[in-house]
Amino acid sequence: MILLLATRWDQVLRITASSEEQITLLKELQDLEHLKLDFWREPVKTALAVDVRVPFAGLQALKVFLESNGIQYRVMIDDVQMLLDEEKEEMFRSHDRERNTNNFDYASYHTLEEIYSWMDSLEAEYPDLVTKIQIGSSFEGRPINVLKMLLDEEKEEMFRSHDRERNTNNFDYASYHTLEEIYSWMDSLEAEYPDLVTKIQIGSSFEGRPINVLKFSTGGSNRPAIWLDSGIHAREWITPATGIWSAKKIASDYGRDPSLTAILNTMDIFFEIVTNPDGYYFTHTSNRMWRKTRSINPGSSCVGVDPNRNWGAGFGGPGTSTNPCSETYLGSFEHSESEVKSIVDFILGHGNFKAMITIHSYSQMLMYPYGYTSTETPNQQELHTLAKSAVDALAALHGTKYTYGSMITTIYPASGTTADWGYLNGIKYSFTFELRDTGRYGFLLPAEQIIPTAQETWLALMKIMEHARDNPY
Ligand SMILES: CC(C)C[C@H](C(=O)O)[C@H](C)S
Ligand SMILES: [Zn+2]
Repeated sequence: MILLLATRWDQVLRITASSEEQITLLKELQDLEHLKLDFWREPVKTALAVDVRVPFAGLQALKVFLESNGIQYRVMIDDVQMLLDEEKEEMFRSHDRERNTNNFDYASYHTLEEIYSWMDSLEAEYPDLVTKIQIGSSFEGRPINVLKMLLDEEKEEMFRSHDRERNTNNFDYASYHTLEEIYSWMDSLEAEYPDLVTKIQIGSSFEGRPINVLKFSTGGSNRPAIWLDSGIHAREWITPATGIWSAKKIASDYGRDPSLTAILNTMDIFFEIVTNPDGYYFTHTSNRMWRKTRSINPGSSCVGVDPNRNWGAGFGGPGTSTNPCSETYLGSFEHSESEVKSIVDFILGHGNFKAMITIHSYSQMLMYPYGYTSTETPNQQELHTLAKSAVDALAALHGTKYTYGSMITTIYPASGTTADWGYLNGIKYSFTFELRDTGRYGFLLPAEQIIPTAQETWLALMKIMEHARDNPY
């Protein structure tokens, strides 16, 4: 008798429907709340695989249901908990790595070993100021260490700037970070690049958190501008991680990369890295798979609105749900969410945006309007050609393949989206990115893929920004 060792944890199944009937069956499953199915990719069309996280308790029943209806599936992630544990451990390790003399507990007494290792950290962090010298050995043979500190006027200044610089130069871009770490990193970036970076608060989230936007500007007033946002869907952690890396890239490459310098000498860039701060905080503290905002829906026990269905752009059209418990709940009216309204007011108030790029994950797609209708945009050909050159540039680095096209044809109908709103409000270079991967890890993309993802995405972002720079309108 073979003892089937059932895994004790949730699994993610990739389901491939082969007919409209099977799609309908899967949609009916979506409405069975008690199954607690978490659709990472909802059932829309046979061409698009359905990814669903299934609680252990319902696994067998669901597999029997699929098999008895001849619906193909495979196990994409066989132990979600293991990936969640690995993600947490990696964040703690990163914290340890970051533990340097900045995080040392100066309010406690320390052992000889802790003090000697602290000396090594101090020397490593201030290489041109601090040297550890052993001037002898104690009776029991321990090193007698002396710290040699060369401090004079300009070294004092270097010491201070070094201190400031340490944060965004030593920040661990290869790890996921909490909202608090990201917000303090923003302050460091602003402090380190005072002539280029300004942090602007454009509003507050439902729970009262600041909605911060980084402005990159070399002068002028109300220059033509580029909007970038990431993290509008809370569980898509790779997107703010990519946003952080990209923002540092903009700041450090200005004056070094001729093409970026040319962009910033004529345009401003506005980057909202955590576009849904309440949801992002919630993924760190409560439910890693949270997508929506955290606003309260009157009359419902279900929380949150899908911020990528809440825009005044075909509001209430296909690909939205009026059920507050749905992941694509559109909200009670357009721009009901302060996280959306703040951007609407900011962009309309500014009045001179020329490109709008919103960054999601996962599936590796670059999409342009429309999502709410199959009508083609007036400059469809231009957008298609630009999307192709962007994904080709992206693929050239690590071989990552993207599909591209309009939202409605490339993935599924979706109304009330950021990109459609931008386009309908005159921003004709409007795109939606879906970063790595295509489903092996989904939203739980391992941290070691953060840098490669950010590097390749940057090449595509530059293509779009260069096009906006070279085609003023
Ligand atoms: C424009 C839509 C289809 C993008 C998609 C969504 O919001 O569902 C994200 C990639 S999660
Ligand atoms: Zn998304």
